[in-house]
Amino acid sequence: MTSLPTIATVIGSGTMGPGIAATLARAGATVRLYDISDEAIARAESAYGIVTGVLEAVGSPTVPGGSVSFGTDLDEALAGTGLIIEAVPEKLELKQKVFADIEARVGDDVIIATNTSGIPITTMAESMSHPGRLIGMHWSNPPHLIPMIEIIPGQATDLALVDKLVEIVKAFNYTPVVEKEIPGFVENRVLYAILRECMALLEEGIVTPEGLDACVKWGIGYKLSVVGPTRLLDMAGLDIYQAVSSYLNKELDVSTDTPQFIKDKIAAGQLGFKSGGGMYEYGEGDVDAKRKEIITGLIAARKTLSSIPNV
Ligand SMILES: NC(=O)c1ccc[n+]([C@@H]2O[C@H](COP(=O)([O-])OP(=O)(O)OC[C@H]3O[C@@H](n4cnc5c(N)ncnc54)[C@H](O)[C@@H]3O)[C@@H](O)[C@H]2O)c1
Ligand SMILES: Cc1ncc(CO)c(C(=O)O)c1O
Repeated sequence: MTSLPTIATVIGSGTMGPGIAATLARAGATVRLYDISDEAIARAESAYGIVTGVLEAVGSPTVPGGSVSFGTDLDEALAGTGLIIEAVPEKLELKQKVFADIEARVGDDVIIATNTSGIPITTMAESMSHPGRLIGMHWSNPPHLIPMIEIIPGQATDLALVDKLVEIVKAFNYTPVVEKEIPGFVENRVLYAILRECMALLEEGIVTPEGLDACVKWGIGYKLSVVGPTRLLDMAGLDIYQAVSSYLNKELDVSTDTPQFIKDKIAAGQLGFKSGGGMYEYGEGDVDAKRKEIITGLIAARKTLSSIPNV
């Protein structure tokens, strides 16, 4: 008997929503993908075949009977739902408004999971009539490929939800990681510590973007994709870590703001893939080609990593 609710609702059909919906549908759930934007829903509907093709390519197990419906009617999206996953923009007030709209339409027992990247669950729950029902469920992009989800209870979260969500995540063969609440949670704190040092190295001209990507991808990403950081310490030797950290930690970047050169790029409209240029420049067709290369690489890596022992 699966722990996955028969009906699930995903609120927000942007970068994350469609992949979340497809992953749940593949596990047999009837999923309603909802957005306020007709264009967002249309984009998700037209791209659905690509997303399901990726799930097929990584050999994601299929439970028959799953489906995704697409719509802009909230009442329809919430009817009979057992699990709601919120994936609207990272704005506290917007999320709280969405939770209020949801709470007015569903029973007190329906789980509301937020895909926030790091806004404290406790803070978001303060405006809710039933704060115990809100829990953090942080997927990583692309959600239909990265098979790890952070589960973060807030101070008001009904702790029975933690075990329930762990079983739901396992029901679609993802790895749940239960964490204490801290701004940014675990994944983004580690990622943003890495990105902070990377940006400082670029800003100081220590390395080129291409050199940085090659160094981090092969020197760190490749190794950490097989050996996690705590196991790595055993592999390297805690004495080595002590010797190096004793002089290196005080040298690491401790900036508390976004680097100026990044702010300058944003001010110039250079946002990355979404604007045709950011850290790199992209010509006609380059972004689609790069997106395809990234997905192809993630599929190949996922299949290989799934086939080796968890060290
Ligand atoms: N993009 C990522 O890499 C990533 C990864 C993990 C988590 N997240 C988090 O997931 C959430 C969504 O991120 P995203 O990148 O998918 O955002 P996005 O901006 O790509 O998509 C958000 C979608 O929500 C819709 N929306 C806005 N207001 C709404 C409302 N009131 N009701 C329903 N839909 C509404 C928008 O129309 C849009 O389609 C954020 O909290 C973000 O921090 C993002
Ligand atoms: C740069 C960056 N920031 C946040 C997130 C997730 O919350 C991601 C990701 O999931 O990849 C990211 O790349």
